[in-house]
Amino acid sequence: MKVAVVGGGSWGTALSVHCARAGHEVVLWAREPEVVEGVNRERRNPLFLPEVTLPPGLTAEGDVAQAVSAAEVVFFVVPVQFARGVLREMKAALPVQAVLVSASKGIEVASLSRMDEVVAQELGLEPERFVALSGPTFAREVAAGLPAAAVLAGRSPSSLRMLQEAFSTPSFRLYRSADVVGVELAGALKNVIAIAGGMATGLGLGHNALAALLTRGLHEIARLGVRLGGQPETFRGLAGMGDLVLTCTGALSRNRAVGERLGRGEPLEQVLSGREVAEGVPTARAAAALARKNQVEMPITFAVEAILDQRLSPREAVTALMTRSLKEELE
Ligand SMILES: NC(=O)c1ccc[n+]([C@@H]2O[C@H](COP(=O)([O-])OP(=O)(O)OC[C@H]3O[C@@H](n4cnc5c(N)ncnc54)[C@H](O)[C@@H]3O)[C@@H](O)[C@H]2O)c1
Ligand SMILES: O=P(O)(O)OC[C@H](O)CO
Repeated sequence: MKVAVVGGGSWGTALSVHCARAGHEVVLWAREPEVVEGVNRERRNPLFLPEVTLPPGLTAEGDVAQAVSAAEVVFFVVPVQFARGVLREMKAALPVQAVLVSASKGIEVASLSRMDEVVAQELGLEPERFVALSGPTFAREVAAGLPAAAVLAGRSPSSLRMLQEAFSTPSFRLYRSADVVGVELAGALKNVIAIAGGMATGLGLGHNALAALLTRGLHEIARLGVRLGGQPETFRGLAGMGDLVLTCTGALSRNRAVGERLGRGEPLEQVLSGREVAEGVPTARAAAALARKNQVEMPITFAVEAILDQRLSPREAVTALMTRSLKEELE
């Protein structure tokens, strides 16, 4: 198939490698001219996953409209806060039959929208042409061809089956789901809990605290997710528990790393000064706003928001969380 991958960061690069290895013809759009040049001339992305040699069947393009103009499938992998602008640039060139697979994990702060909502607002696609891809997938491991599983969520069973068959390989196993809302929210909200998990590690709170945080984090993710229309089972699946475990405990997580550095006492500006994106930072604010709007209790998310807003220190947040009023576990 003709595939466009929009977004030349780590995940866009890894997905391009995966798609090319699966036998598809891939055009990768990258915003940085040095990435386009490096991919086309040296078969590597100099900024993101520079250690990976890119397979044949993959070229890069600096004009997003040109990149998507012949695509049957577009993987959209732009960080959520920048997504709207890129969607506008590619809108006119997107072929009418193309399916858009969003692989970004976050909530837009300005509108409190999920990616399926942002795409609908900007492109006006029929719902069957939108699919979300989520799950425990560190880009570096996927690019290395290590085994991974993820979920495709969409409203058209035929599109889901087509994508599942075209993009599953012996090292990348795709499942189907009809729960777009649940899969999108699970993937976005786990990034916030991963920041908290990293903080617990940075503060040296031990394994018990991390396990408690992860469990209670999943509980509050599901509470908001179900209130907004997600299916409860989705939060126990690959996009929910699977990705939460990976991101809270895996050394490759950028969100976890942000939390760990804050927990160790590094200043926020220094922690956020790198090139890579930690979606949990803006999404903490969006998730907390959505929770307040829908009167959903999300104490860990509220604590992460307060720390990022510098209203609370990580140590004060631990005390605040541990001394809340006592509850039923399943409340
Ligand atoms: N890296 C992973 O392992 C992984 C896995 C699954 C999902 N994701 C998701 O994929 C999405 C992309 O993350 P990534 O890891 O590929 O990014 P990255 O952190 O590796 O790279 C940052 C990306 O942001 C882009 N960017 C920066 N400023 C921009 C702007 N003003 N306008 C448009 N783009 C801009 C850069 O060009 C680059 O592509 C995120 O939503 C992330 O949560 C990442
Ligand atoms: O590195 P992170 O924290 O953005 O996590 C990457 C992926 O979402 C893991 O599935």
